Amino acid sequence: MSGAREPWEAEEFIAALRALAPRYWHDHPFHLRLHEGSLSKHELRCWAANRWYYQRCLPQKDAAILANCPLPDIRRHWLDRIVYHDGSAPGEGGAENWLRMAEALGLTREEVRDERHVLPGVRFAVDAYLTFARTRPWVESVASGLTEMFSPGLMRRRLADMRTHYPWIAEDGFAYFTSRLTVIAEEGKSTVDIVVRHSNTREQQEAAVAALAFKCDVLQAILDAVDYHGRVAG
Ligand SMILES: O=C(O)c1cc(C(=O)O)c2c(n1)C(=O)C(=O)c1cc(C(=O)O)[nH]c1-2
Repeated sequence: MSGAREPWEAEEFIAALRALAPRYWHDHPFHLRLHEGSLSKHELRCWAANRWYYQRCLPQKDAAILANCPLPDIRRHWLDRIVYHDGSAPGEGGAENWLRMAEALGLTREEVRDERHVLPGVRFAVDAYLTFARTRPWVESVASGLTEMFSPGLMRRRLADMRTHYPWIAEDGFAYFTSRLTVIAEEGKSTVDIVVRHSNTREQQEAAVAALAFKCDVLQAILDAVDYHGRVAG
């Protein structure tokens, strides 16, 4: 009676991916505190310094996807992500904009770059994401990035709420989010297309859903560590 299970239709598959939205980090207690304006400067700095570790590992994660992908079309397309974060020259790109956010919060570049504030839980979570991308089939790693499907609304709200509740943050500090918002909607859509096109069996489709669930856990774990630290350190 056993036999291969039918793959989902594209719409069912996309619905299974979207059904993970409640596991996204939009309503993590730390994000709620960030949005309502109740974080101290110390907590905001801790958030920025720790998220730096995530930001700086993203190009390595994307490079791992490139390294594992045998398809030139995908590689050509994916390469843009590395350039987006690293910039095409020093002083440009997403990582640079994140450093500007950290500076606007009162950190020095040096203390962000040397990772002295990175908490063990954040390091473990981000390293797990990197290891996932290095060791799993490339399409699963692409699927793990689909958390971005859930992020534009959150990012828009974050920008508005931070401008309102933390008016001392200079506008230059928000460059990361303003520039990210212009690319993210398009990126999310083309990433779904890639995952749908290249997950052909039911097993591959389920592995893609599991990859996205894993990534939601990575993001939750990052904020758990930052939130806990803020609460115990005051
Ligand atoms: O601010 C956010 O809430 C948020 C979330 C995510 C995400 O959902 O993984 C990313 C980003 N920002 C982001 O800026 C970014 O460059 C990014 C890349 C990726 C990824 O997994 O490849 N996620 C995210």
